[in-house]
Amino acid sequence: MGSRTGLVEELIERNCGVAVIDGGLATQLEALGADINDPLWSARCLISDPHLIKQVHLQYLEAGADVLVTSSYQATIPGFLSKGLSIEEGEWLLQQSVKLALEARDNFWKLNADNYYSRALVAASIGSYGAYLADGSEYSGQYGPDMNLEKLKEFHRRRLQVLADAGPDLLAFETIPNKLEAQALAELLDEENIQIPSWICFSSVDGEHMSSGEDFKECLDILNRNEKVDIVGINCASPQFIENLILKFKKLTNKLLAVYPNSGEVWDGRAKRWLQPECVGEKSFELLAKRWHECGASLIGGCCRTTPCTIRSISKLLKNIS
Ligand SMILES: C[S+](C)CC[C@H](N)C(=O)O
Ligand SMILES: N[C@@H](CCS)C(=O)O
Ligand SMILES: [Zn+2]
Repeated sequence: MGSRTGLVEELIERNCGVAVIDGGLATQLEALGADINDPLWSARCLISDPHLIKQVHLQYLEAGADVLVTSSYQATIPGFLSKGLSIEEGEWLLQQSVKLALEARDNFWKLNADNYYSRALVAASIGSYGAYLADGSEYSGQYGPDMNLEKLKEFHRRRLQVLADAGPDLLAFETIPNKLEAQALAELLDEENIQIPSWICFSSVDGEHMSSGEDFKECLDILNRNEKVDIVGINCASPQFIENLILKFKKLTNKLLAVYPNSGEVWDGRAKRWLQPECVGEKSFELLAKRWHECGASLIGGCCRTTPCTIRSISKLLKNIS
């Protein structure tokens, strides 16, 4: 081993072939009373309620998560500037997102370094450009006719540098909806010579294609040529889509696969609320997660509207804990 992904592979090996990612961070912040109805969404809590962020991380660790995803999904320097903060303050908040997760991990591990738990890894979340737009376009990939590769790279560059320098174990690009943004991220990892292992996870709204409607094949062909993208997968899509997408990805790439779907509810970007009908219960999420592991996913967790309960039940089942 000793490779870029050594830490992740060790974690997976030690845990019956799977690392459990945490569940919805924003969801749990709301459950603890945070108001995230804001263009910064959960990143608002970096300003107003950092203690709640740490509390949520601790709840997911206690539930058995092996990977914590930080609170930086919708934290961007332009987003903070539009709140009247300075560039320095914005960069400090980005660093804080990593620090809060590292502190939670270290505090928890000091008290719980036993056979039941593993020392968790911290993945710095980097949401898509669509997340920053705060209009739900991380589920459409429609960034308008003026968008291009260079603009996307410039949007992501500084945040990536700041987060990478803050010392996370992993970088987690989340809810990427189109091929252009995936290519921009892969090129940026090279240009910035990032040494931290990374995953790029995609949204999908039909269970077959990228959210933009593009094929995964061309996108994964690009990522397969890039050694700085270690893990690919799907997040914040319906759990009902995941098995099919894992089987598809298995044919298109040899990279490790991460899947952490949402509860099956659908985000209404205009009304800023979740629409209910397809919600999957804890029990069926857990049974589906077992299938995802059998089909070849190595990192499995939950995204929006999943909770510590979801993570507790999949962690027990996937790691054969009675
Ligand atoms: C993963 S979505 C539910 C995050 C929120 C979205 N970017 C918005 O601000 O509307
Ligand atoms: N990491 C984010 C995902 C948004 S799709 C969260 O859990 O809130
Ligand atoms: Zn989500």
